[in-house]
Amino acid sequence: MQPDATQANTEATLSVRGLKKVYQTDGGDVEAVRNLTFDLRAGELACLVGPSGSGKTTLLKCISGLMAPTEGEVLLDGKRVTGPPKKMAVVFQEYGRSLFPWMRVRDNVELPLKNQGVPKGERDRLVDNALEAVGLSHVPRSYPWQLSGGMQQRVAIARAIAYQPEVLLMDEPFAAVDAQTRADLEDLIRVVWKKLGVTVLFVTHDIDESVYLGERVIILSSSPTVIQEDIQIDLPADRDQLNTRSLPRFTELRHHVYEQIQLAKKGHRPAAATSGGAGTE
Ligand SMILES: Nc1ncnc2c1ncn2[C@@H]1O[C@H](COP(=O)(O)OP(=O)(O)OP(=O)(O)O)[C@@H](O)[C@H]1O
Repeated sequence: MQPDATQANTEATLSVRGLKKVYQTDGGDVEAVRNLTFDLRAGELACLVGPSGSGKTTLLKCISGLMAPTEGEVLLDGKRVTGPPKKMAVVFQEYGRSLFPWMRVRDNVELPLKNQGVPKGERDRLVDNALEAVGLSHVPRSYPWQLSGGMQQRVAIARAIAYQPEVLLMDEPFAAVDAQTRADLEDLIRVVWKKLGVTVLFVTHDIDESVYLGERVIILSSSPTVIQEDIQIDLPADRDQLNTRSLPRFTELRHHVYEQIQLAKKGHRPAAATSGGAGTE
């Protein structure tokens, strides 16, 4: 059952209630998202997958307060989001555009803390810790354009975690890096997530990535979007690229998610959307 959109879950860190987004264009209204309701508990790592154009980016923009929904609401710790909340950080796919090329790595990571008025000593400590967490302690004085794509994305991740967000939103952050770097960054996210206890919502096109990374996978239908399925990923918490991906359960889960996305692409709507973690069998 889809939970009542009017009932906020008081235990959730992030609540999306009856979210609808209609874009007004010269060609008429585009209903990108029809009705989305789900909650993320504190410290959860959930992946969001869905067909192209199903409204993943639209949803993240509404959650991060960059865009107002047409109907419904987003609650962070029970408070309605009406603009970018302090407790949230976003990492986008296009690291090249999100880092300032004229600023050194360290200054890029430090900037949001400066803007927030964090004192210098505390800023230095947070930046040092974040650079160490992403394995970039050795390049603080480099400029972003002197680094590889994967390293630049690490800088963007360091900037987000230095900010100590309660919720970290990631919009296809690894889509533009090579496969080997991507695998390393996936593992980095799991390490950082466990270490910091941050709540993560990770948007990806990649089904294997969603199953490997997530404790939970939320599958969106095709547009106008509702939740197609919301499943718990019951893989061992300690994951590694070789062993986890070789598990029979990994294969079962990825088949299941793949099938659901194929159904969504064909316009199949869920009979009764689940929320908060249904099994797959
Ligand atoms: N600014 C906009 N104005 C009008 N329509 C828009 C706008 N942004 C997105 N849309 C439409 O809303 C729908 C959802 O788009 P969105 O980019 O959120 O989907 P997505 O799932 O992130 O797509 P992809 O997986 O291809 O990145 C699409 O039909 C898109 O054309």
